[in-house]
Amino acid sequence: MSVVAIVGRPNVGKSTLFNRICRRRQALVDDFPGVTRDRLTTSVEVEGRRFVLMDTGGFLSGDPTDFAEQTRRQVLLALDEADAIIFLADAKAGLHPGDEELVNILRRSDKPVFYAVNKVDGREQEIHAAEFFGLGTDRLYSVSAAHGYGVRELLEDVIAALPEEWADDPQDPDPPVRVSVVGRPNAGKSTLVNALLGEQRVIVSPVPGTTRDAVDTPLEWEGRRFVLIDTAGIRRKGKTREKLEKLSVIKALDSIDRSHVAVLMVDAVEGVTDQDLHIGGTIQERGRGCVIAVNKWDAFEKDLKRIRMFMQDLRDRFRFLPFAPILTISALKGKRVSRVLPSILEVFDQYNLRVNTGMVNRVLADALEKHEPPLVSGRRLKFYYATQPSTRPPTFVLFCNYPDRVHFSYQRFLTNQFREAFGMDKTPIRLLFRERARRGENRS
Ligand SMILES: Nc1nc2c(ncn2[C@@H]2O[C@H](COP(=O)(O)OP(=O)(O)OP(=O)(O)O)[C@@H](O)[C@H]2O)c(=O)[nH]1
Ligand SMILES: Nc1nc2c(ncn2[C@@H]2O[C@H](COP(=O)(O)OP(=O)(O)OP(=O)(O)O)[C@@H](O)[C@H]2O)c(=O)[nH]1
Repeated sequence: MSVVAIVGRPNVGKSTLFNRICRRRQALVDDFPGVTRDRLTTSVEVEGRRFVLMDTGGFLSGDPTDFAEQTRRQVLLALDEADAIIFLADAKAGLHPGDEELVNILRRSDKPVFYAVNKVDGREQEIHAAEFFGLGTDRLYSVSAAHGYGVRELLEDVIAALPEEWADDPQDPDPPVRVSVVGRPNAGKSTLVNALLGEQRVIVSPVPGTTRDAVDTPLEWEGRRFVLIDTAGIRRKGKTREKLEKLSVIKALDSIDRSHVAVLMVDAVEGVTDQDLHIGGTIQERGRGCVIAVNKWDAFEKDLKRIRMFMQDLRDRFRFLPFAPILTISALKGKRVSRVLPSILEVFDQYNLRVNTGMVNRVLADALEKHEPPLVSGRRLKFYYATQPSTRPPTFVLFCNYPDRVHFSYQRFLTNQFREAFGMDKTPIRLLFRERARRGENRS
């Protein structure tokens, strides 16, 4: 997901603009538990485009003579993290030497920057705004964040400058395997990505010129095509040392969304944390394939009893991802890194499976026979037939008389039967229950 940052001197109206953009739009990502507060970031949708909006203001503290330096740091940070930048100045206050300094920094960047003068909501301000032409920027937007004037026009241009969004072609029978590598800070994501790219038989394709592709890395292994999602984001170690924790969480969620298979990296030394479970929960929720890579295995004390306990605990805590293969690796030492791609492929091939309707119904009939559906309010739950309308992940529709009342445990039973019969033990699958179509209606 692209990031748009609003920068500018204190009091120019950054928060007001931020709120105006968020106000009418539904904020999609709220606070995550366990994530420290950093710059105000929120995911918004404007004109059908989803992006992360970042307000760099409101963090100045202490000595006002420090403001200039603090603002400068925020701008550098924004340049690091954002895909597009809105620079805001204040027409009421007029042109300030601080504005010029920031503009000079922004000019040196190759990211799209939109220069806007805020508080243009009176004749006097209009005249004031003219001063800003002295900054020599190509285009200057006049806006009033408080009243909304000019904001739409500004946003339209910002959105047009954002990198292309990715979408999987549902018709492509043989798409490259899209892989995200996610996990807590310091779990070893960039070490693993570097190790994978350095693998002898991995061919890293030359990166085509588009912005989006420069962020992801296409590669080939054993004649199969992969794309590592957001490799640039993983490998880039922020020039500015501060970490935008919330932003990295939003980005991780976005990478999961864009992938078929997520490699969830867990730090063996630290053990499983709530944040790991939170990320794992998202993978499950979004119906993505998953490989759990327990990293830093070299530093884990090799005591059989401890290993057994660790593994049991891991399985137990990730019990909502029963289909995820677990690998113990050392990204640093290269131990078992060569197992990662094959494991991803195994998951992906199952993730992609299609079963014909005859087979689905035979397996359903067997399951019903093995374990009769329970009664619902004294009446028999009846299943009529089933189909698999889609895949990635394999999704089955089961027609029955009480679709809303299929007990969770029976759903789980059917899920397990399907997994076993169709060889789908390593992929998430979805079962949807629908009322039987009436005669004459389209059954699919
Ligand atoms: N007249 C007018 N005032 C505005 C406009 N936008 C913001 N303001 C006012 O400007 C002041 C500062 O606005 P903020 O949004 O807090 O500014 P900021 O840039 O986020 O400030 P920091 O958090 O200190 O960096 C507030 O009093 C706003 O009401 C506008 O379009 N017109
Ligand atoms: N002992 C050991 N250390 C490792 C291993 N993999 C990574 N590390 C170390 O763990 C630290 C973090 O590794 P990174 O690859 O930067 O982790 P990351 O997940 O990309 O970190 P963030 O950028 O903070 O999200 C580094 O000091 C690595 O050298 C491993 O397999 N074993």
